[in-house]
Amino acid sequence: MKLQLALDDLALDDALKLTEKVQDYIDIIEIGTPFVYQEGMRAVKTFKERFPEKEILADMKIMDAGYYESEEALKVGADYVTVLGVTDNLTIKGCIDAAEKYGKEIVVDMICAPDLPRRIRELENLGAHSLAVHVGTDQQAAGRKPIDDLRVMAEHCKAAKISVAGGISADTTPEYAALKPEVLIVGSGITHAKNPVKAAKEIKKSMEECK
Ligand SMILES: O=C([C@H](O)CO)[C@H](O)[C@H](O)COP(=O)(O)O
Repeated sequence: MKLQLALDDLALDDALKLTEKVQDYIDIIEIGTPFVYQEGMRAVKTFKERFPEKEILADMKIMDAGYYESEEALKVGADYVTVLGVTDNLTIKGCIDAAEKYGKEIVVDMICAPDLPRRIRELENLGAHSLAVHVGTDQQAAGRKPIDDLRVMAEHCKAAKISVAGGISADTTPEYAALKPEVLIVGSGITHAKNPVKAAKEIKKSMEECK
């Protein structure tokens, strides 16, 4: 199980400093969507150069122009690019084709996707590498959590890797890790923690206890 650190609302220098501190516990560094808006592909390139031994995910949340947009991140060093599960299969196929040209992978973000079992089947048939259960920031504010959708994903997903995101913290990691997703994604649970290093260390420890 890998730990993905989502960097969403930090400036580039602060994000680099934070990542330096927690890097021992992190497997994948996510250049979050707000970070992509702020810094563009410069952030992806900078993090790949500074942390060449880590995998980098560009959280582009692509909705159209799948091949073209995913290639923007792949050509500057992204190992994973996200596309939205609610978009057209043509867009998702374009992302998959671009990723495979670079020997990399696509993560399909299932945020707001209706009928998860049906969409999981379709996306696996398309060849999606990973499917991400995701309760977004606005939904979290309304009290939603990703645990039930993770159970549905674990039951129906046969070939793709599973990631999960949505307000996960050191306190809640054990219940998510128990369902054994391939990737646990944590943003504010580390970046907004009083002590980010302690939070990252605790999260990684809980994940290792669930192996
Ligand atoms: O994808 C995300 C969100 O839509 C903002 O772009 C976050 O990176 C993801 O939800 C993880 O962050 P937390 O929910 O704060 O753990």
